[in-house]
Amino acid sequence: MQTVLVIEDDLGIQKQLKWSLSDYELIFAGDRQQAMTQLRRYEPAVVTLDLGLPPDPANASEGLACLTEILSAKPETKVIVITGSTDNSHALQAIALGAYDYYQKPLDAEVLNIIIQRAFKLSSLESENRALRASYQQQSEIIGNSDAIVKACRTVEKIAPTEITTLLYGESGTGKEVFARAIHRQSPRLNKPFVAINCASIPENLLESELFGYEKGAFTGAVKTTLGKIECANGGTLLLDEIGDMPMSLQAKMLRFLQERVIERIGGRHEIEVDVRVICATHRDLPDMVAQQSFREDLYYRVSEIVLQIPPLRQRGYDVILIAKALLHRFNQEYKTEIQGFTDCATRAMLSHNWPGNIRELQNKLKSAVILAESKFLTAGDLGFRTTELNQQQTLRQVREHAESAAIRHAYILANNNLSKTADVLGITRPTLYALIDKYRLYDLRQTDNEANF
Ligand SMILES: Nc1ncnc2c1ncn2[C@@H]1O[C@H](COP(=O)(O)OP(=O)(O)OP(=O)(O)O)[C@@H](O)[C@H]1O
Repeated sequence: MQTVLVIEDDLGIQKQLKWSLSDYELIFAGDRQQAMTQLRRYEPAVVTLDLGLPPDPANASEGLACLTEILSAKPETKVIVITGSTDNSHALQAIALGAYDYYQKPLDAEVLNIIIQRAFKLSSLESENRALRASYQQQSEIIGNSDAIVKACRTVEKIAPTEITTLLYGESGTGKEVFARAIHRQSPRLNKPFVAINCASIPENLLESELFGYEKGAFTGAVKTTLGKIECANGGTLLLDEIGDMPMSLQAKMLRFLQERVIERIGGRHEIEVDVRVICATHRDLPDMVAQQSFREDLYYRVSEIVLQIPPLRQRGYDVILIAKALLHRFNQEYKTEIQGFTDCATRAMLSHNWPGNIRELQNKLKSAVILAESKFLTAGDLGFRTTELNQQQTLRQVREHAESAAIRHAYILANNNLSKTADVLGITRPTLYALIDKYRLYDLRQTDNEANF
């Protein structure tokens, strides 16, 4: 039974309402304070509110104050105000404050029931809408608020509404496909298909038919006409993942499709127009491949109208912990576990790890840790970090070296990948920091130094 909160100080009217609204479970409140208590306790979707409440029953001031308080505590509540007077100025004031509807006494059970029924209908539609929006955000969410990721997300917002062909550059497991989906979802094509094909995982002789499709009888085994991924993406977005692995033999055909937006199925005799937005992704150095003549220069310029660098996880600072927490929540649900978080040592280990496999590596580590963990907080050992330094006696030199290199990585993250600032954070000079980087072979820090890249 749906619950309605009735805010009414007149016991006679309360009784009358009980009879009139017998399809609902009614909760009563006689003044503003009781109303707020009941609202918090029962969280009703619909409230009826008599504007003439004590201590000012002859006027609407207390009723209007109650309305404001309800809507600031639970803005989604549908409040139907009930006025005694024939003057509807108070009712209009209430609507201006956000009341859903108003109703003038004397009571007509039929009319009031219809108003309440409509209020419930709207409330359930709105809550469905909120749930959909939340699940949509959850799916498309690119977790993180490091400078690097915020910058990349801003670029996504700018390019999504355009038709520009985008090239996503990033190491394996950085989330290139996640970014491609985010572009699609934020584009006008969001309700059309998103089709992804990985050019590296399909044998060369099959890739052409996977992409372009084929006519019946085009080759032995072609028993019926089959659409390729490009046609399947018609109206929507096509992600060509690992474009750097596309064989030379196919690159010319791909170029033609990108330039003219027409394709020909294998064995086909006519051109088919397609309306597809193309996003490409790769971890390879395409300009270098162009120089080596293993990737066509004209195709390179065609696919890289805009280039978006997806930062590796080690450059995202504290994001690693945010992503780890989100993944932990997901795996807890998936494996029905109740792990509550990470030990300090595990957090430090995650912050100082180099993450060569990026988010996919983090995912794998967490998944097995969640399944195998013995306690409510995941330890560095659970996450597969070597715990020799924790469990076995080390020499003082080993301990110092490990602590030094972890401290350098940590400071580098705090300093937003800037080596000058890292030196400041550590209280050492820049040349000393360089010497330590060489000593501990932390070469990736030099490559990704913010300052050096300017
Ligand atoms: N910001 C993020 N938050 C949570 N999970 C993420 C995030 N980015 C990526 N992932 C997850 O990490 C995994 C790897 O992402 P994805 O497949 O998009 O990477 P990729 O760069 O395309 O990898 P590859 O180059 O190997 O194809 C996926 O399971 C994805 O859901």
